Amino acid sequence: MTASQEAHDVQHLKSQFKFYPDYPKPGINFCDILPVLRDPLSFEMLISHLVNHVFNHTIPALAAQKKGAKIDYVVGLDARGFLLGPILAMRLGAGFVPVRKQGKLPGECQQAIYEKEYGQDIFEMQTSSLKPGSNVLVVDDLIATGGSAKAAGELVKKLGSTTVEYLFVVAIPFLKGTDKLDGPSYSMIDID
Ligand SMILES: O=P(O)(O)OC[C@H]1O[C@H](OP(=O)(O)OP(=O)(O)O)[C@H](O)[C@@H]1O
Ligand SMILES: Nc1ncnc2[nH]cnc12
Repeated sequence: MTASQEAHDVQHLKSQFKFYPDYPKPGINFCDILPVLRDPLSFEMLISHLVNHVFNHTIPALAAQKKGAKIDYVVGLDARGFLLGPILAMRLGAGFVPVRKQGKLPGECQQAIYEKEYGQDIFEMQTSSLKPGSNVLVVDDLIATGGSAKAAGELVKKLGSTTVEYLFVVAIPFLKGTDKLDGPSYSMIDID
């Protein structure tokens, strides 16, 4: 795909986002990506863009460090990361594993407490959900302050695996969320 086709796709997807000022709290300009999923061609465009990024950039960078290395799991964040993670995992030939908010997963879990743009929360992963030593992509719809993604990365580490890259559809750069992360990140679209 050429750079101008990519720019066209990004513009097309961005035009479908809807913004809700002062939701869920005053001062937050909530970015809703759900309209993209209502249109199958747009959703395909979104998923293909992320898959191409992983095949053209993430996996070659990983393979340069260790020959034959691959993505073992896509870890998706509760709740909108669940809309992207499984389909991305299937296209990459990887497993999907959810990070859930506290009290939703059965069996032994690991926990991470975190602050996000509009409050505090607790994330959990099932202790046995990742084979130790795995390569993981953490995926979410959006990174704001980075609290959620950082907590997910901490959980991956607690389970003995490595976050190879953090992937987002949208980033809000002025909140400097990626500064909190312990690894590289990629976002398709920046908003203010
Ligand atoms: O970078 P941060 O400041 O941590 O914010 C980003 C997180 O906030 C939103 O989720 P939210 O916590 O609203 O949960 P939801 O997907 O269940 O609505 C979004 O989907 C990210 O997960
Ligand atoms: N501005 C925002 N829009 C959508 N989800 C968010 N999560 C944190 N900040 C957000």
